[in-house]
Amino acid sequence: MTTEIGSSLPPIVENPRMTVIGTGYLGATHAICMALLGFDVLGVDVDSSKIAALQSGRVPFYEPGLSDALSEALASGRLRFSTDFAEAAEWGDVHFLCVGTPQSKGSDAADLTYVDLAFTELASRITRRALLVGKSTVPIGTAARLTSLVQAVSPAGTELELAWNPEFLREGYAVKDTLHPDRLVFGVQSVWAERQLAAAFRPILEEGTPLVVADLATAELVKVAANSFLATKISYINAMAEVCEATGADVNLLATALGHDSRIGSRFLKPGLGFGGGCLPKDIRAFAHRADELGVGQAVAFLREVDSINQRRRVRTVNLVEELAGGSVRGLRVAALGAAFKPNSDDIRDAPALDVARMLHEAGAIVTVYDPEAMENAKRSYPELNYADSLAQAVEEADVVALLTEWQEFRDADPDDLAELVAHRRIVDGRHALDAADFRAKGWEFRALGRPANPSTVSLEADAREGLLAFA
Ligand SMILES: NC(=O)C1=CN([C@@H]2O[C@H](COP(=O)(O)OP(=O)(O)OC[C@H]3O[C@@H](n4cnc5c(N)ncnc54)[C@H](O)[C@@H]3O)[C@@H](O)[C@H]2O)C=CC1
Ligand SMILES: O=C(O)[C@H]1O[C@H](OP(=O)(O)OP(=O)(O)OC[C@H]2O[C@@H](n3ccc(=O)[nH]c3=O)[C@H](O)[C@@H]2O)[C@H](O)[C@@H](O)[C@@H]1O
Repeated sequence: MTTEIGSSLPPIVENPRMTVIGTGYLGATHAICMALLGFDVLGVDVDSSKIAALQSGRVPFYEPGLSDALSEALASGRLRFSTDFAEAAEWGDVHFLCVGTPQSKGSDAADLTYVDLAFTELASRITRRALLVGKSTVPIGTAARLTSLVQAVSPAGTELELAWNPEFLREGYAVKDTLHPDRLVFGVQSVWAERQLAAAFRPILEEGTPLVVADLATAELVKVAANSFLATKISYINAMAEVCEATGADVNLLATALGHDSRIGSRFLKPGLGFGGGCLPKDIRAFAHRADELGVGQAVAFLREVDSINQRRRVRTVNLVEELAGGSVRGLRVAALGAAFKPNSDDIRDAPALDVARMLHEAGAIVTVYDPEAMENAKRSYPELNYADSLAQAVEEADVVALLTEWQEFRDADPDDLAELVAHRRIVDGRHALDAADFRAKGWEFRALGRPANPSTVSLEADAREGLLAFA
């Protein structure tokens, strides 16, 4: 069904047929959720094995709730997958482009090869009115450049328009964040595009979700500014952890006290090993790089320090293992608990945990990794490390245990049970996930980033009083 809005605007498709180009973490989630919201959706990817998996009802990565959501969407008959761009071009009213924008090799810039290819491949085949909506995270100015590119390649007379709709979902909460986002941002070039996008997001907007309608550049900037803010908040508390380490202060108590100020807030103020993943690290680097190109590099120069603080936490974690070992880690058996960049994900892109495991291995330690979900990905990328099938197997005969990703299974581990398995009761808590007082009471040498090696009774009692606060 279409609606005419005045004579000057082209018709809006009220219930648009959607394609999602690029069905990775973002695209697969988006396609599945849009089908759950009642739209007919076609997911397209160049990776035929990914498409085959999704079409057969298997999510090719770990994301809580997504597997059930895929089954439901496929059963509804509203979702299907294909590798065929021509089919997508012919069928879709609104096309969401969700391909990767990784860091370029040898540079901080975003690699836009996949974005350019996806837009070109699609636009060159479309012969009807359609809206192309970029969702990937891109440097400011990309959408304007793509607008010209799309015009150049699309068949004569085709009415194509380009918009940008940045995505803010978190892995581990992808379904919830997609269906119930904090806000929607539409970067548009016309009232028609705004209204067509509003039709595509009607069920979400009807829930009262805040909407910001902006120009293309602002929409692109919102995304990198948001990720930069989050990264800065994490590095801020980790910078304070460095100061704590030099003074004997306790960063956990500091973060708790700061977080109680509602102007600061406790979310994303959790100190520890710092941020990783396929987005925050590469996005702050690409933003700083793009700002340099635009002549405003100084305005975001602090992002390079945010990155450095983050990298230093990884080195400091290795140092804590060395300190517990009394110096060198050569020949030391280290149980590395965690590989994913965060819990409830199997994503190991720029994972702090694996970076620490790699550094320890390179320094001569015998590192055994265990992660509840990321083992296959870790083995593929770091074949030089040892892998265990369980937490118990990983810690067996360990000289030092290092908790690097705060999976619930590790949080729940009982210090007495672990003590039965390890060679020495020494543990580094890289994520402030464990009850330090409990471990110490049970005979463990316990070290955590930004916390004193020998805490005062004040710290210990405060720990017990506050419990382990949730910051994220
Ligand atoms: N992973 C996340 O939680 C979020 C990611 N983003 C952004 O979304 C974008 C995608 O990220 P992810 O989904 O994590 O990446 P990903 O690497 O998991 O998925 C990208 C997909 O695009 C496909 N692809 C590459 N070239 C293609 C082409 N020419 N045509 C069709 N498909 C193609 C790949 O085969 C892959 O399946 C990035 O810009 C990222 O920064 C934004 C918000 C959240
Ligand atoms: O652009 C993206 O792809 C996404 O990047 C992040 O989401 P994500 O990377 O999935 O995960 P986060 O929950 O943000 O965690 C990122 C990293 O920061 C670390 N972190 C997070 C919070 C905190 O307080 N301390 C901390 O060290 C986590 O361990 C993890 O390594 C943003 O939170 C999303 O809004 C955004 O859409």
